[in-house]
Amino acid sequence: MSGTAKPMTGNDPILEIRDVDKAFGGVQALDRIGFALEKASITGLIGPNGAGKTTLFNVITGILAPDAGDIRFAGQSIENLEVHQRVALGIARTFQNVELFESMTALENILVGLYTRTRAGMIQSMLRLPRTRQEEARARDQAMELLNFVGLRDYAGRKSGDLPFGWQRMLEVARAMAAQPRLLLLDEPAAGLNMSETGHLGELIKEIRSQGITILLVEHDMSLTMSISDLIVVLDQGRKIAEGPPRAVQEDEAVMAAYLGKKANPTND
Ligand SMILES: Nc1ncnc2c1ncn2[C@@H]1O[C@H](COP(=O)(O)OP(=O)(O)OP(=O)(O)O)[C@@H](O)[C@H]1O
Repeated sequence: MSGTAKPMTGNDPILEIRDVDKAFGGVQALDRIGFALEKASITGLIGPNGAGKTTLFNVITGILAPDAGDIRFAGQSIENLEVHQRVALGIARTFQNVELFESMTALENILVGLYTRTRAGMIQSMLRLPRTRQEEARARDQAMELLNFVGLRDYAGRKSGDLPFGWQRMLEVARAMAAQPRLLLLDEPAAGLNMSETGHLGELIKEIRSQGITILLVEHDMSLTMSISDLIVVLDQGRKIAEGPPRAVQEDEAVMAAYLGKKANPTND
């Protein structure tokens, strides 16, 4: 597990993706992908449909094992760790299709999130085993703070399934934050949001960065992605075709060609 730390200039990376390969039958979904995420930064991971973005998320979170390569988190390889062990280290995510406990209230969803860092805590929270009143009160306070952070304080008692879709997305972000992540993976968080909700989401993501949390964002809304990201990584057909600051990537010919080929331009939206 120790390995040799790569000497870095500037901020140490929290996540290093090294030469990762993943194939599904004859499809090379990831082809020697490598890049690093600096601490407290926002990286936008973009690319046309089928580029490999979701596959990379699944490799980072441990849902899929790569065929080759390594993922290092805070300086150590996480290759052999299970999903829940990666969560315990501080890797949290949201899902493309919101995955909340619909019959639970907004508050209860956050309370579950607060205990996902330990397996025992997760099971305990699911079974609602009694804990001390003090602990219960502290957890509720923390959960309310998180609801407040995403603007849902007044809806704590509402069933999450009854909330408008845009609010469910915010609730999912709050639940992921409840796990106190060091790295937050956001999978198309703006999908289904209107313009004002998207604006609110962008502010929220920047606020999360200012708390020292690193963000990897997969998002089809290019104006959001380009306006909040420090770094953009572009995948196309499993290969990394560009990496750099938003403006440089928007002007990159290979990127434009990849998007034009798919009838969507990264400078549009
Ligand atoms: N479980 C799987 N079995 C077979 N092929 C898969 C599987 N998952 C992904 N693929 C293929 O791998 C490639 C990359 O898919 P992936 O979902 O990672 O792309 P993406 O960039 O997330 O696309 P989108 O923007 O459409 O979500 C595609 O060709 C896809 O069809």
